[in-house]
Amino acid sequence: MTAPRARRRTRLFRAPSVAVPAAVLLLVILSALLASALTSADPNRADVNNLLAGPGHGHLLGTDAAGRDILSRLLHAGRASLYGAALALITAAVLGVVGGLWAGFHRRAVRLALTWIVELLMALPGIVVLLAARAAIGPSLIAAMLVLGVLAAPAFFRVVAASVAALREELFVDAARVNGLSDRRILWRHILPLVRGPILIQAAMVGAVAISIQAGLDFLGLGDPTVPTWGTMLSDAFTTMGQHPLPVLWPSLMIALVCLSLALLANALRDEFGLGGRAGALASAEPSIVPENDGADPASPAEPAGPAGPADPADLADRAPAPVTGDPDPADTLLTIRGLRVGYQAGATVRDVVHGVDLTIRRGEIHGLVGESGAGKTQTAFALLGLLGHGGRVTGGTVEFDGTELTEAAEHDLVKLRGVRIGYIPQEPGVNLSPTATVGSQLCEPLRVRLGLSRAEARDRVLALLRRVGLTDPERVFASYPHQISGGMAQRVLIAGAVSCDPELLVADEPTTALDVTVQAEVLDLLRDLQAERAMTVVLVTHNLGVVADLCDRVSVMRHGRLVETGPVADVFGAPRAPYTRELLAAVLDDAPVRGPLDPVAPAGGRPTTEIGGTV
Ligand SMILES: Nc1ncnc2c1ncn2[C@@H]1O[C@H](COP(=O)(O)OP(=O)(O)OP(=O)(O)O)[C@@H](O)[C@H]1O
Repeated sequence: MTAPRARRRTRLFRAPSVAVPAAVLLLVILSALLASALTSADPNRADVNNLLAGPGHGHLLGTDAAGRDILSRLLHAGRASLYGAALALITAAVLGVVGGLWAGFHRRAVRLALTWIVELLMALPGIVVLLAARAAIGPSLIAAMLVLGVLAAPAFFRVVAASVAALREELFVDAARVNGLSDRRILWRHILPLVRGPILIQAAMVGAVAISIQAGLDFLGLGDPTVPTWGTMLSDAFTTMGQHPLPVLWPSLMIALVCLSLALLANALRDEFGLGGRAGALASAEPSIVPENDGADPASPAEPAGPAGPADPADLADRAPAPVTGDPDPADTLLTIRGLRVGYQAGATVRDVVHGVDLTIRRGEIHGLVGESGAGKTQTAFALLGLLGHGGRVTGGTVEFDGTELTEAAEHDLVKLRGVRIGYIPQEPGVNLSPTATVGSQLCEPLRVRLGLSRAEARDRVLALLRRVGLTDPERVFASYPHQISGGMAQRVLIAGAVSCDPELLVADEPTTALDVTVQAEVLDLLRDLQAERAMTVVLVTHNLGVVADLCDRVSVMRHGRLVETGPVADVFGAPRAPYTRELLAAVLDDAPVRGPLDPVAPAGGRPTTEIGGTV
């Protein structure tokens, strides 16, 4: 267990609202488990000479109507009662949580099918089903509690499915996919920890309900009469309650104590975790260990609008054909996109957002994909990564990566490529790291799963990578949670993760947008260095023509989901052929000069960085 997690757990159990009910529950469980050691009396031995005796006379709590020792029966009955409730709880939790994770994470068909089953279960009158099961199977505690568990599973299912459906679209889930992790692993390692709060709350409530229902069934005489439970004790005592009320008190007290403790625990856990899933988990996290302004984004320039437009900007893209200039030798080509179309379901129709893009990416080049907001740059990148958002799909064209056609590849084939041969650096560093795991464990995971490195090897490699991406205290970053590092540090962590398996192709989607200007320049320098030393091919999605001029070998200009112009940066920026490219460049010149030769600017105590030119 990591130190922050251990601290958080200690803090949780120090709160009286958690500590008191937890201690009561523990006492009840221990007294049931140690019943034979705590009392020597046989719980089933009837003493006909000592019926309904009061407390004392060798029987601390007296005897019942059959002369049996009440204390011994109470403690032994706790075993069966708690065991029965635990059985129902575990059955409900396993069915509900697994079903909820599956339904929440997967698409419509699975969700609909599971939701239908759950609604059917909820529509059944529970008590009638339990009575029917009793009639069919007989007085079996195990059978009754298993049936109760199935009936209670929807309580877990609904909470988990709703939380997971909200988390499924989080960017850190996409990032985990790009790192090549399977759905099962993402669910288990990155999503389940975020819904454990609601699961614990639900478990406390279902536990209380299970104890009550089980006692109720036994009280009605529907349980196994040979097994002492608090319900059967209540039933026995009820007949003589008028003259001897004490025997009713003890089992009632135990049931009330357990139910009350569980209910209080559920309330306390609700306060601690909140029901907001990720938000709750983040809100209760440890305070940041870096100053708030360290590398975060307060000064980040707002996303600029498109260029001061021409009188009729509607179809400049259409006026210029999308030329594919100078196709290289196929052996030099790593990625070939032909006629790519991407569409999103909009009601009964599919609305295309990328309209037949052709793109050729050569081995070892840095290729800029530039264009105004909404041009389709990210959708093109996501299409090649197989990461289109909900409702999105490739509606036409091909994407061939080193001879493999990606648009028709099965998910398990894409999983083999992503993270290992194709790396991805996302736009917003903060939300692309899972909030529940340390940086180190997130970076080690793909190395262990995909490359089969041992724990120690993965750790050494990650620490070396963290050092390589310029983090001065890699050990500390390794042990930190994402909320404990700054935005700039998080982006370096993501870059380290993206190159950790030595990918041939790196897709960087606005890797500096969320960072302040100084950090932007450092991150771009880092990208340039990494590309050079690893001979990686990089597709750099950006608004920023200055970044393209600085980093890229070739550039493709997009607008309205179409390719406007493509070619070497010097040609496209030096003698743009498409009117739209000319307007983009003119817009930059209007606002801020596209930079000329780059003057190194040395930040305080850092390596030289460069100024970034205008954006589109
Ligand atoms: N999940 C979605 N559902 C429907 N349409 C979408 C979805 N995501 C993106 N789009 C649409 O796709 C088009 C292209 O979006 P894309 O994100 O590729 O733009 P972009 O060029 O990357 O812009 P930006 O730089 O602002 O991210 C936009 O019109 C956008 O509205």
